[in-house]
Formats: sequence, C-alpha cells, structure tokens
Amino acid sequence: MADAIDDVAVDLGARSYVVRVGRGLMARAGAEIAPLLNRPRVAVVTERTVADLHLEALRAGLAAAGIEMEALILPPGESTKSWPHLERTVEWLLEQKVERGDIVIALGGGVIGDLVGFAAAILRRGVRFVQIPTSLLAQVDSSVGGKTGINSAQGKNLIGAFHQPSLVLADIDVLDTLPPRDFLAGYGEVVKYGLLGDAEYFEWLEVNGPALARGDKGTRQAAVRHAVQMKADIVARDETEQGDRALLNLGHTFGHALEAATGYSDRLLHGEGVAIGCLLAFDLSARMGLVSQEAPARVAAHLADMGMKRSLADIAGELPDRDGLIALMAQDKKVVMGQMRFILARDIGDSFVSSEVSSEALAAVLDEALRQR
Ligand SMILES: NC(=O)c1ccc[n+]([C@@H]2O[C@H](COP(=O)([O-])OP(=O)(O)OC[C@H]3O[C@@H](n4cnc5c(N)ncnc54)[C@H](O)[C@@H]3O)[C@@H](O)[C@H]2O)c1
Ligand SMILES: O=C(O)C(=O)C[C@@H](O)[C@H](O)[C@H](O)COP(=O)(O)O
Ligand SMILES: [Zn+2]
Repeated sequence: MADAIDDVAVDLGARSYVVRVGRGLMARAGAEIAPLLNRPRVAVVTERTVADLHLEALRAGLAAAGIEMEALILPPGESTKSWPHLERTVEWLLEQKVERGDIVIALGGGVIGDLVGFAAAILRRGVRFVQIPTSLLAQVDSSVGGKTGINSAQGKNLIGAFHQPSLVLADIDVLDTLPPRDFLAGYGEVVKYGLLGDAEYFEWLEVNGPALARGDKGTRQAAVRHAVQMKADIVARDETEQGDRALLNLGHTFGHALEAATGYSDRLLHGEGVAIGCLLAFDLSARMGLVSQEAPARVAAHLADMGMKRSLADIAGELPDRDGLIALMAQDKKVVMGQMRFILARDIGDSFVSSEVSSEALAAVLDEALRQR
C-alpha cells in the first residue's frame, strides 16, 4: 500500500539527490528509477537473505515500468565487505556490460550499500547507482551521504571512496522482515543522531523507541525521516568530512576498533559497536569533566530499556587488552598527524570533535570497561 512519501533532499550541487522515505516504494521502483535510465535495464547487486525476501518484489516493481534486471546475489554478512567480493562484483558488472550511462542498484543493508557503492565508484571510473536500503541502519544512515568502501584487516572501511547515489528509495515496509537483533543494531545509529545533535529527538526516542521496536509504521516513518534529514543537513555542509561530518562518527572510534577486534563477525554487529561506543564516548566525556555523570547514566538507561548491548561485557569471547584496543583505534580515519580525534559530548544532543583527549582518561575508561567483563 502506498501512503504519503517523505522526500529529503541532499543538496550537493551537481551531485544532489533525493531520499524517498515511505511505504510501497519497492512496488513503484520502476517508475521511480525510469527517469534516470538511458535504456530499460539495470544491474542489481544484493545478498542471499535479502534476495530471498525482496528480490522478486523489486523485479516486479521494475517490470511494471518495462525495466529488465539481472541480479548478482552475494553472501550476507559483514565479511562480504572485502576485496574478494568487491572483485567479484566489479567483474560481474563488467560481464553484464554495464555502461557508464547505466544504473547499478544496491539492494540490501549497509554491507551491500557500501560494497556496491564502491564498485560503482570504480567501475569504468564511475557509474551511477541507486540505493534501496533494506535494513533500519541502511535507511537511517548508510544509504545517505556517499561513504562507500570495504574493510581491511587493519581496520574498518579503510578502502573506499566518496560516491553519492543518484536516488535512495527507503521503503519502510521492507523492514517488516528484519530480525530483532538487526533492528536493534540499526537503532544504535538512530540513537546516535539524538546524542550527537538533537536532544529533542533523543527524548522522542525515549518515549517512542518501544513503539518503533514493535513495528508501528507511523513511528517508523517519522524516525527514519528525521534521521535522514539530520544526515542530509550534515552531509550538505561537509560532504567529505573536513569538519562537522565527523560528528556522525560518534561512538565509531570505539565501535570500529571493537569490530576489527571481533573479526567483522557476528560476535558484534556494526550498530551494536556504535551503541557501545556512544556510551564509552559519554563515559570518556564525563571522566574528562565535560558532561555530567547523569548523561551517560541516561544513555545507558535508554539502551537497557531497548534491550540493547551496551558494554564490553555484552561481547562474547576474547577481546584485546586496553593497549590492543588503543592500537586498533589508532587506525581510525580521523587521526591527524598521528593524533587520535574523538567525538565527545557536552550534553545529550551536544557533541563536538576533539583531538584533546587525555591518554589517562582514555586508558581509565577502557580499563573500567574491560574490568566489567
Ligand atoms: N556508508 C555509511 O555511511 C555507513 C553508515 C553506517 C553503517 N555503514 C556500514 O553498514 C554496515 C552495517 O549495515 P547493516 O546493519 O545494514 O548490515 P547488513 O547489511 O549486514 O544487514 C544486517 C542483516 O540484516 C539482514 N537484512 C537486511 N535487510 C533485511 C530485511 N529487509 N529483512 C531481513 N533481513 C534483512 C542482512 O542479511 C544481514 O544479515 C557496516 O558495514 C557499516 O560499516 C555505513
Ligand atoms: O556518514 C558518515 O560520515 C558516518 O560517519 C556514518 C557512520 O555511521 C558510518 O558507520 C560510516 O561508514 C563511518 O565512517 P568512517 O569514515 O569512520 O569509516
Ligand atoms: Zn556507523
């Protein structure tokens, strides 16, 4: 069923595009994408879980506008964001004779969006692509803003490019099939928006998070639209992260190190690492006297209410020691002249980028977090 669609513009001059958020967009995908096409065919890259649930709906939506599609189906999971699958994707797109004027479609969560966006960025030195995000995380975050790439054993997303999509179709109905764990991981990024720059949104989430988790469609559409609007505003100000965009990295210096430490496996999903990392960033800010102790307590209480992972104790198996974690954090892309930069908080909804983090405070926060395991 097609209800009202919310359009969020990402204003980037010649690279501007629209993020459409609403119900029934998959069935209308052909009509939405047709104006971008030079010829009525597209190449779709997806993964097995999403393909089994949603690929035929996309095929039908495209066929309704006379558009043919070929599909490549990759394995699901974070380890797909890697050189072997990038190579396979690029070679397949070349076999399909995808031309510079064609459109590639990324149908899936953030793993597929990041991988396929990067493949599109390097294919014939750049072809256009459309994001059809199917996870909560991908709808509120990864499908917007043009960060694309793959992981390295050295660290998260260390190989990639900025390559903006030409259109994003966030059909909120596809989230009906998302497993609870993946919903909560995506919710980690949702909460991040409130924490980094919008205390009212955080308050709204404290009230409405449970309805969102229960699948209420009005709440879902409002939550996704607001997050996308926040991201669009930040990206429009700072497309390539020279300044403000780094705020979107709240929790990620910790989270990415934990993902590398757990081998990009399902021991820790990206959004879970972000939620744990946000709380660690608030703990660090409190230890540095930047924010009151009540703030991290309130963040922890909301994560607990939602049944989310929130501490290192929630990660199964071995973790590196404090220095091992700091070594992983030192590969972060925000490092400047060897100095780590963190997103810290003055309050809920008031974060900032800082290179002035005392190594004693960082060590103390990590020691405390590791002691709780
Ligand atoms: N580019 C960016 O700005 C950006 C932002 C945030 C995160 N990311 C990246 O996104 C990735 C995480 O994204 P994710 O959480 O979507 O992971 P994901 O793509 O692995 O999807 C999560 C899980 O949900 C399943 N799934 C997806 N859609 C489904 C649906 N509709 N129904 C049932 N199952 C479904 C997938 O098969 C997978 O098992 C990480 O690699 C992270 O680094 C990128
Ligand atoms: O879009 C951004 O900018 C973000 O930082 C969003 C993050 O949620 C996302 O995980 C991003 O991929 C992290 O970027 P990275 O530059 O730290 O790899
Ligand atoms: Zn993220």
